[in-house]
Amino acid sequence: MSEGVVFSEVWKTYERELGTVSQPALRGVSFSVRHGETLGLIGANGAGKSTCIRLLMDFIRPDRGSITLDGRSPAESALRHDIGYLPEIASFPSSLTILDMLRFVGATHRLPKATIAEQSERWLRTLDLWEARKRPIRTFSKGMQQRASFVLALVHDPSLLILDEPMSGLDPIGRASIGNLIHDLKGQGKTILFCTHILEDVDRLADRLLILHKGEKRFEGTSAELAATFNVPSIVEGFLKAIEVNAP
Ligand SMILES: Nc1ncnc2c1ncn2[C@@H]1O[C@H](COP(=O)(O)OP(=O)(O)OP(=O)(O)O)[C@@H](O)[C@H]1O
Repeated sequence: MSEGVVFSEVWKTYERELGTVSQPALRGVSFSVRHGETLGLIGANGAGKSTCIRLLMDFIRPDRGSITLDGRSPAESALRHDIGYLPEIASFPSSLTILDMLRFVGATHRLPKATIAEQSERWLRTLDLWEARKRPIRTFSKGMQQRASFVLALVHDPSLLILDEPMSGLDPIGRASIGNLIHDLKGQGKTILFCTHILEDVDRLADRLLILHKGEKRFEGTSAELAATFNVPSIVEGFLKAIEVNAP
């Protein structure tokens, strides 16, 4: 089987809005996420991180280049059942409980009712939401909502997880809890692509990192390779050097 996620020379420009000139959001970006690997995608605001995720989820299509998941196009609907997606901003229908949502999401993945019940209990207990399972999600704190989003992304036991800013807006306890979860999911052999602005999280959780800047790939490799490439002691300094190199 070919390797997990492969971006090959991907270009994407969003449609121009009236009176504006669109710059490409991605300029010939190539990278891969191998099976069982965790790749941390980092870059300043507007670097193109969410664009990569939207392309992988087939919310948008590339102008040029190719994207494959195990050799298949993201447009293949059957792939949905093998992907767990955590959006940057979760939005839940206001009156529903997490159990309602799990039944709905489980049904869209065509899981048998018994599997939905079993997987829901497993993940709600793991993420400390079991006691809150019958409360409307709108009454959840930000940290609880983020954990609820994770439960929804995991209920169908996907092998690939695509996580858009999984720690954003969380307090240190919430960050630690999600960090431990990602660490455990890595241990279970999941393939994980996550984007973040929190460089310590990448250092701790990612096997390799990808640095984007203004739609260009500036670095792909391990944090040790980043340090060696730029002759710096930390990922923060490496990141800053990487986005300076060839800067216009
Ligand atoms: N729907 C859109 N229409 C027009 N331009 C867009 C759209 N979405 C993103 N862009 C532009 O594409 C570029 C890349 O944006 P993208 O959201 O991928 O960056 P990002 O790295 O995820 O940024 P952030 O860290 O701020 O979320 C930016 O210049 C942005 O303004």
